[in-house]
Order: sequence, then structure tokens, then C-alpha cells
Amino acid sequence: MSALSVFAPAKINLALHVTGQREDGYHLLDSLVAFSPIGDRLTLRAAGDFSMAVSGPEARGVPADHSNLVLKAATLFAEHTGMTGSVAFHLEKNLPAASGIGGGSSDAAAAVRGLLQMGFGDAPAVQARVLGMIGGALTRLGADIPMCLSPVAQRVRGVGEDLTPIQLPPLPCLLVNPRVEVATPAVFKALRQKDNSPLPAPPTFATLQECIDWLAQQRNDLQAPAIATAPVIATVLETLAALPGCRLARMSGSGATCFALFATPAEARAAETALRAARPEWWCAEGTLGDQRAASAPRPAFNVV
Ligand SMILES: C[C@](O)(CO)[C@H](O)COP(=O)(O)OP(=O)(O)OC[C@H]1O[C@@H](n2ccc(N)nc2=O)[C@H](O)[C@@H]1O
Ligand SMILES: Nc1ncnc2c1ncn2[C@@H]1O[C@H](COP(=O)(O)OP(=O)(O)OP(=O)(O)O)[C@@H](O)[C@H]1O
Repeated sequence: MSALSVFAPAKINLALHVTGQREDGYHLLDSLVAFSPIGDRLTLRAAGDFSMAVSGPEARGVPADHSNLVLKAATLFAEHTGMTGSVAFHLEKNLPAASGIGGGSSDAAAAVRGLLQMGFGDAPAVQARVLGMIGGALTRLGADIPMCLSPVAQRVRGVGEDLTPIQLPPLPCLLVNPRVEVATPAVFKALRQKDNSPLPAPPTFATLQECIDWLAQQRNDLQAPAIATAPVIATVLETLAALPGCRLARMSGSGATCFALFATPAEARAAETALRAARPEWWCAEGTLGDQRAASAPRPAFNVV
């Protein structure tokens, strides 16, 4: 295969409990994540050297050099697999950067998926080595990368490497970013209490409303420190909660993107239209959260969970 296009969906932390801190400073998490049909698109083309180009509505400020997480992940992949050959990457950036929905991590995971898909990892031994990278090099590169390798709903523990798939109903969702970049380390630093309670075991949800009711009892422990860093997040949450049909409004990751859940896609779409009119300066995108594996690559070559 000489060229391939891979979807890099937005990752949403439906709940994010911080349960401790390791000696190296990294925080222990217990999070429920799901993936959106909104995302970036990464194209890979066989080439003489590794290279990177970035375009799209959210490309501004995203590095197109070796500091891009796509090239960093590809370099790690090559080091660990001994892959011969190189790839020219083109990234269409649709997700705002530094926004708590895993943009860079999802792009990096798409690079790994794409390299495997292009045949650089056909041998089972290579896939085993890539799986070995999850607990180590890939998590150090970006704690959100392992969960983005297989974009399905998961419970995520450890610092981001301990993954358990979970069944969730499709969740009609509106994502909103107030166009404020939030630095993840600053938010973790501002978190006062590190040893919060873990998630209770997620039950099997019979209905969407049961799922939303359960999520409403959980938390994002980074929400308060993120609001202290960027007070506009509180305004976003109030605005979302007041939208007709909103069943739950919460922040994702370390912010500033927040999400609202609705009973139907039509209600989520109507909310997006209303919000675009009221807040044209905010980024917003409606889409039902669900299994994004089929959209992520032509065939599900590599299922981590
Ligand atoms: C907040 C989350 O988005 C939840 O999914 C992630 O934990 C953050 O994932 P990420 O953006 O990929 O974060 P990284 O780029 O790996 O880490 C940025 C910084 O966040 C802090 N960090 C990150 C993950 C973690 N479990 N504990 C941390 O304390 C560390 O200071 C780290 O240097
Ligand atoms: N492919 C990429 N897309 C976006 N940012 C990138 C990328 N590669 C490197 N970066 C750098 O990483 C920084 C963090 O961006 P990213 O979109 O990964 O945000 P994030 O909020 O840390 O995501 P999350 O916390 O949800 O994982 C950006 O400021 C940018 O300079």
C-alpha cells in the first residue's frame, strides 16, 4: 500500500477521577473515555524520508517539524520495530490544539495505526513490540496515546496505559471550546487533592438516560483547577447546561473543551445551531460518541482493546 488516510477522532473524558500521584510526578487516573466522529485526518504516503505537512482550519500554531507528535510517534515506531522505509505525513487539523480532547495524542495514535496498516507491521512480532511500547515509550510521549490506538469507549487507569473496553450507548454530544489554550501540566499542578475516590465499577447501561444519570454522579477532578486557570470554562459549562435538552455538561481532560450530552442527535444539532448564533467566537462541533474504529482506518488491523 503506497498511501493511506487515517481518521484521528477527538477523545472525550466523560469522567476523570484523579486517584493519586506517582513518585515521578505523574498522576494516577480513573477515567471513562469515548470517541467522537469529529477529528483530524492523517494521510500517509510512502516516501524517501519522514516528513510532515499540516493544513486545515485548526492548523495555526501546530508544529510541522519533528516536534509534532505524529513524527515523534513515527520515530519511536521505527526505533522499536526496525521498520525500513519512510512516510510523508499530511495532517488535516480540525481539532483545536491544547484543548483536552487529545488532538496531538490522537494524531500520534493514528500515525501508529497507519504505519501498521501500510504493512510496516504485518508480522505478529512487530505488533507485539508495538503493544510493548504502550506501557512505556508511547505513554511517556503522550499519556493519551494508548487510549487513542483503538478508538472505542474505555475505562482508563494508571497514568493512561491500563485500558479496559466498556459498552456505552451512542451518546449525542456537543463539543465546545472557548478558544483558550490550557496547558495540561499547569492544571495538574493546580489540583489540590490528589487522592480522590476512583470510579465505581461501571454497570451495563440499559438506556442512554441510565448512562447519563450514572455519569452525572461522577466527576472531572481537573475541572476546578482548570477553571482557576481559565475562568471562561465556568461560563462554557453554564451556557451548555442552559441549552434546551442538555442532560449533562462537563469538561473533558484538562480543558478547556467541554461537552454536553443530549437524548437525541436532533437535540444536539439544534443546540449547536443555537450556540453558534449566540457565541460565534467559540469552536463547537456536534456528533454522536461511539465506536470510531471503522472510520479510523479501512480495516481494523490493530485492536488494542
Ligand atoms: C488529562 C488527560 O488528557 C486525561 O486523559 C491526560 O492525562 C493528559 O494526557 P496528555 O495531554 O497526553 O499529557 P502528556 O503530554 O503525556 O503530559 C503532559 C503533562 O501532564 C502531566 N500528567 C499527564 C498525565 C498524567 N497521568 N499525569 C500527569 O501529571 C505531567 O505533568 C505531564 O508532563
Ligand atoms: N499533532 C499535533 N496536534 C496538536 N498539537 C500538537 C501536535 N503535535 C504537537 N503538538 C503540540 O502539543 C501541544 C498540546 O496539544 P494537544 O492538542 O495534544 O493538547 P492536549 O490538551 O494536551 O490534549 P489532551 O490533554 O486531551 O491529550 C500543542 O500546544 C502543540 O504545540
